[in-house]
Amino acid sequence: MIKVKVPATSANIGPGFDCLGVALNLYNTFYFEEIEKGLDIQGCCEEFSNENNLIYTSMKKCFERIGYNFKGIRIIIEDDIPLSRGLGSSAACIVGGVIGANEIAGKVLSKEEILKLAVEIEGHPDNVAPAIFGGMTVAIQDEDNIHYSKINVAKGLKFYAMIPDFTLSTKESRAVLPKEIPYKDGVFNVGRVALLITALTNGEFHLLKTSCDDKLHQIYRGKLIQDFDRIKEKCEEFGSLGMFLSGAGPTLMALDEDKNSKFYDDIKGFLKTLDNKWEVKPLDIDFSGAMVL
Ligand SMILES: Nc1ncnc2c1ncn2[C@@H]1O[C@H](COP(=O)(O)OP(=O)(O)O)[C@@H](O)[C@H]1O
Ligand SMILES: N[C@@H](CCOP(=O)(O)O)C(=O)O
Repeated sequence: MIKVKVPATSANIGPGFDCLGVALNLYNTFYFEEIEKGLDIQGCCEEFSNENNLIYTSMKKCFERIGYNFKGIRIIIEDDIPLSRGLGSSAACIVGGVIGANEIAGKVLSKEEILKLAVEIEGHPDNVAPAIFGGMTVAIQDEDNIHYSKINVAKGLKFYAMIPDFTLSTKESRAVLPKEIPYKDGVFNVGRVALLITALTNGEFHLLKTSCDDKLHQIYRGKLIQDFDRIKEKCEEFGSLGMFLSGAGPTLMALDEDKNSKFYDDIKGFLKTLDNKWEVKPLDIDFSGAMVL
């Protein structure tokens, strides 16, 4: 059986809407096998145990691209990435499916071709690039190509994913975004995304709070997430370096220095007082990206 492990990803990182993302050490593992006929999916809920399963539809697109006629497919899923929480579960399924199919077909596609196909399926490159390559990445698409670059994040940063018990699909969360934004909001974000990247690479972590600010999506999406503002305030009060909406939400991501464990205890205690259940997961950057094991 072919085993593929794909990391979770946190996209946007504040102002980098649809272009910044980071791979984190939380994983989905997929096992693939070509069988005589049909589709056999194991390890996932009934809702996705059918021909519309995103892992399977992504495999089919890959087989189509390569021109490989498969007989049947078995997929076994071990998923630790929570679904529809803004931690890139869909990107992990797409990347896993495309890589799995490419392995079955004889490793025809290069990593760049895998990236291109996975972005075509996902619709934006910010989760897909770090899911494939690991680390933190900038990724953009023009008409024909995906251009990406890795950001060398200075050591010592910890990610705290605050994950609620409710879901918010990316589709729903994109639907509340405006069609147009004021010019000054564009300028606001350009400066912050540039500052964010230099602050991260230079280890100037005191600049993260300001550079995580954004006017393209968080102000619209924050309203969909109960207690968004209160949690943001508390993260600041407890001394986090910065906070942003992870992907399309509803997970919120706080940044802190990895030597400061007090933030974790403080925010965990506060989240317990809220109406919804929130789990806090301390995470680190995954530097490897998707792996065939
Ligand atoms: N383990 C899984 N098995 C099958 N499909 C999955 C799995 N995880 C995620 N998906 C697919 O990804 C979708 C969630 O994607 P999305 O709303 O973009 O949220 P996320 O922020 O988690 O990527 C699900 O509706 C489902 O189609
Ligand atoms: N740039 C996208 C990122 C979606 O990430 P996900 O992890 O929520 O799927 C967006 O903001 O819509």
